[in-house]
Amino acid sequence: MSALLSIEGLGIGFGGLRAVDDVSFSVRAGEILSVIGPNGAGKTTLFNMISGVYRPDAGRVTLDGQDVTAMEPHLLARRGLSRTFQNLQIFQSMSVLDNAIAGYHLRESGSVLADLLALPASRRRARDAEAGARALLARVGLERAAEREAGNLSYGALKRLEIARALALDPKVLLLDEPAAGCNAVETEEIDHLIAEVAASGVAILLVEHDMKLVMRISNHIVVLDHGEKIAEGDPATVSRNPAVIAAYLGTEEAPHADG
Ligand SMILES: Nc1ncnc2c1ncn2[C@@H]1O[C@H](COP(=O)(O)OP(=O)(O)OP(=O)(O)O)[C@@H](O)[C@H]1O
Repeated sequence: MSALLSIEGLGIGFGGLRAVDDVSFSVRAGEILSVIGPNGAGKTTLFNMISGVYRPDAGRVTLDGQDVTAMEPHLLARRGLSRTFQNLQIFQSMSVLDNAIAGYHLRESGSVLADLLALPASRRRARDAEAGARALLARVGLERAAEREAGNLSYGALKRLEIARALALDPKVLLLDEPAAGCNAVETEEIDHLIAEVAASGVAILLVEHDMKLVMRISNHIVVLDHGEKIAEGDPATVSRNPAVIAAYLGTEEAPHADG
């Protein structure tokens, strides 16, 4: 199957520093590709370029065959690229359901006036969004928490809510920035199952994650960055044996081990 997301020669500099330099890889439908690397390697910067937050000064991003380099995040979202953030973007004082519904509004271009006047089309949209949001909450295991205030959820549940909201855009490609950060072992396993289920539904997943056990367990392919450059890529077993990868992680506590 052809790639849903390709990046070719992507790079960006901040002052004199090449935060990301000449990085290329591609992700196919149903594949889970993880980007790993020590602190400061350029993972978040890479995500920010792919999702349109930063404008790369070199290279190209192709989504489903179309050049989307430096396209604005909301336009990218409408074309099928959705993301979550390292820091939760949940509205804590809103209900879980309303947070999920908010995901639907990102993909719509309906008229604010029509919504204010509660015209039939906007009433129908609101009903569809609620039905879709409830289905998504069921998918991430939060259907029974729909009416609760989001701020009262456990951390792991909030992370799943954030994934639900990203899924409201019905993405072809989903970027997950540290989806298990701050989660305990049980919560991480729930996230693990959810990511695998989303991939199995045909979404291409790009993951940045420090939890090496999670990365080694669920990734089909791993790209390793160090000082902004791609130093290795391959399946988890191959990458974890690569001397350049071992050297990059030397002195850190999170070196990748294929056996978890
Ligand atoms: N907006 C910015 N302005 C200047 N320098 C930046 C900016 N964003 C990132 N950098 C620098 O680019 C390099 C890569 O940072 P980045 O946050 O992408 O790494 P990372 O791999 O995501 O790290 P971590 O694992 O700690 O999250 C770092 O040296 C960082 O200080």
